[in-house]
Amino acid sequence: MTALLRLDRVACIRGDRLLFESLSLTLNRGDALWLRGPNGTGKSSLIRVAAGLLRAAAGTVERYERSALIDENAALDTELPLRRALDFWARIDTVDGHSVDRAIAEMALAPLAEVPVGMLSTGQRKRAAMVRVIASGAPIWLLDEPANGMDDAAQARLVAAIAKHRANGGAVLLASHFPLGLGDLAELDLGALA
Ligand SMILES: Nc1ncnc2c1ncn2[C@@H]1O[C@H](COP(=O)(O)OP(=O)(O)OP(=O)(O)O)[C@@H](O)[C@H]1O
Repeated sequence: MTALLRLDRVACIRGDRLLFESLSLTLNRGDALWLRGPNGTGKSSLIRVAAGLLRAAAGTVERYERSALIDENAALDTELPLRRALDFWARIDTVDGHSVDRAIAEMALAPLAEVPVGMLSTGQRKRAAMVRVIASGAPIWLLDEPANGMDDAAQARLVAAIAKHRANGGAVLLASHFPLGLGDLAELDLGALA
């Protein structure tokens, strides 16, 4: 088994509150780990620590491959048509147009390619954010509430994309209030650590 992401005895403090400590986890190729727990227990914070966007107060975070993140911050330029906004990130992620095409098809967004991102609905924007994650080719997916606002069809596409990613040797860290119907899913209840 090849580790893609390893957190060892990590602690996270936000404001003056200790959210969790001594938290260790390993994501190997093909793994999916569901972070669950009540509001405010630190699911989003843990995703950000894993992404390297938030410093752990203690412990170590090791990423052995590239990671791609989806969270509540809209990464796509709202002024640009969807396709151009995705192409902007494709250049930064150094992936070609075919990868973007395939990811757009996977999230069924081709009919909206020319629509400005700012005019997309909440669920459509989440699908667009997933296109960027899929197209990036990053083996580690860090998904914070990726299904928020998605209808049943979009959720089914998300679940299929995650299954394909795992089958191809990727791994997923998922923060969500629901397991999304993913199979073979390990779970970590941050509420139980409090
Ligand atoms: N920038 C910040 N500064 C200080 N405290 C913060 C900051 N961001 C979040 N917090 C606090 O950290 C705690 C954990 O927040 P976090 O968003 O990680 O929880 P969560 O489990 O993802 O919650 P939810 O289920 O509501 O999404 C909360 O008490 C929150 O108020």
